[in-house]
Amino acid sequence: MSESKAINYQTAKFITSAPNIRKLPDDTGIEIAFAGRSNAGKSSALNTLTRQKSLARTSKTPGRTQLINVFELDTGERLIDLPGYGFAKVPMAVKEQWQQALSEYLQKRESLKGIVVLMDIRHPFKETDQELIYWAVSSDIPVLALLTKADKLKQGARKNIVLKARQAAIAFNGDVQVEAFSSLKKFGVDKVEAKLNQWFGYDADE
Ligand SMILES: Nc1nc2c(ncn2[C@@H]2O[C@H](COP(=O)(O)OP(=O)(O)OP(=O)(O)O)[C@@H](O)[C@H]2O)c(=O)[nH]1
Ligand SMILES: [Mg+2]
Repeated sequence: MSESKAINYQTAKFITSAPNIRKLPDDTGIEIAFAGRSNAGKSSALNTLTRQKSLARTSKTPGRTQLINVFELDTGERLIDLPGYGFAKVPMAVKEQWQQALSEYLQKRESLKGIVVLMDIRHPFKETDQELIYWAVSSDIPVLALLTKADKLKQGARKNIVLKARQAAIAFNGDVQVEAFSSLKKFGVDKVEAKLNQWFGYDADE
């Protein structure tokens, strides 16, 4: 039987912006990272999940911020906003630095218990998305793949893409769940909460 413990995402507070993993808070407890291409809708998803309008700021210059943003819930769990990738204007040296930081983060961060990979529903599983998911799977980190901006498609097309994406996800040969998501229309939020609750170790209601 589940205890009546509850997690309240509305209590998320900004803690710090870290330039590298050495500047992150102590590697204790549990954290979940949000990752995805620049403009995929990471900040919007975090704001939707936490019911806060501007907890995570929408970047005016996509791809420029290479900081790891850390948010903390009142119960101590952390939500991590990883830098967006795939922005064409980022110099190769910065890309390599980011990939280095990301793989280091995925491999070394003991408290990382799950990663939410956000991809625009109209073009999911781009190369870097796939690399990220492979890294996660090979590090035994479960993945929630969110197909964002799902409001951009009609229901039929959306269902088709979700089915196809679920088929494609089998190839990763790991714990990869695919869901449609929209910050605008607020759908998929229940799926995100359920998954995060599970990763954070809170029992779902029976
Ligand atoms: N239609 C629609 N637009 C969305 C949705 N989510 C985000 N957007 C829009 O997509 C753009 C990018 O959203 P952000 O949340 O800033 O994306 P991001 O992934 O944080 O981008 P970076 O910080 O640059 O990596 C903004 O103009 C949002 O308004 C959604 O669910 N539906
Ligand atoms: Mg953002």
